[in-house]
Amino acid sequence: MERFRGALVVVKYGGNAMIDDELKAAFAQDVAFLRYAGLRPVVVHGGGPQIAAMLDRLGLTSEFRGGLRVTTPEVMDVVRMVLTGQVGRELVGLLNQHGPLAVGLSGEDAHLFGARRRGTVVDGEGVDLGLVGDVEVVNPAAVQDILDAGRIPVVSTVAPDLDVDGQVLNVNADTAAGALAAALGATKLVVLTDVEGVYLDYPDPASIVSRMGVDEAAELATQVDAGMIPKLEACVAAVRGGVPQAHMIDGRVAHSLLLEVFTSEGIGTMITAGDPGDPGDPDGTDAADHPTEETV
Ligand SMILES: Nc1ncnc2c1ncn2[C@@H]1O[C@H](COP(=O)(O)OP(=O)(O)O)[C@@H](O)[C@H]1O
Ligand SMILES: CC(=O)N[C@@H](CCC(=O)OP(=O)(O)O)C(=O)O
Repeated sequence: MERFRGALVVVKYGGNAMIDDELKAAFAQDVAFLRYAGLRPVVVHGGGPQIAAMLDRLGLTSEFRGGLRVTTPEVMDVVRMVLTGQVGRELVGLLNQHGPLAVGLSGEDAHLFGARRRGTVVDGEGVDLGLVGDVEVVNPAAVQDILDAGRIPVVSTVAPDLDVDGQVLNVNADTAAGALAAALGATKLVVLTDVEGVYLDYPDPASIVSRMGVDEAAELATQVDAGMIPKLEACVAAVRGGVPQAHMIDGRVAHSLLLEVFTSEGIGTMITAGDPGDPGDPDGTDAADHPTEETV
């Protein structure tokens, strides 16, 4: 345990790994355990399925283009309400069953995130995604304050528009988590998802990768299907931003987070700055792949 003391771990939780009640409770237990074990976990959450369910209840629809939700002002209201007011609150509640640990905040709080609108290209054509942005500025001071108080920040990824006062933008939670991990100088980023890890040739089980270099991950991000693109991009941005390790792990497996952090083999796919097998860990299984003392 001494080895992990103080390690700052950003955990992206969301999507389909987040809809089962038992898995949610196990996730909260794991994050609380990390805190009690002396690490400094930060949770960044999504909530795509919950947004979809609420839109459905309200008789609204939205479409995805290039893996991003086309966001009208009406849809933006629902995104903000669901992410910050529902999903974030629920996670904070689950974590606080283990003690007075979690404090929720959104990208709107204390200038945490600043975003700019983005479009995307689908089949060679530019698509207007509406109120969708990319995080361009991260001011992690508010998250740091919560960590310094010994608590667990739980971040929802709604972000103020840097160009239009009072406007908020819908940002993909994976990419926001990658940007936050880099800004915080995290020891590692762990992205929970609904597959075992990254496949070179999805869904061929033989093609799952346990470790890859950041350049290979960036290249793969241009070839995979929509959902995996922002996850790989987030890991690449984090590693290129100085985070030593980014991991993609299976959120459908109860306690996968603890398996990743505390077992020497880890699970899922690990992305690092070096090429696979490089440097100083030829077999890729050394326990030193896992968090060492935090230097902050
Ligand atoms: N190369 C790949 N490796 C792993 N998963 C992939 C790959 N290409 C596409 N996918 C798909 O990406 C999905 C994960 O993205 P998504 O469903 O958006 O995740 P989440 O719901 O966890 O946010 C997987 O369920 C899988 O269907
Ligand atoms: C722009 C965009 O697509 N935003 C996402 C934000 C939530 C998210 O990313 O949730 P998951 O992590 O659960 O997928 C959305 O509206 O669904």
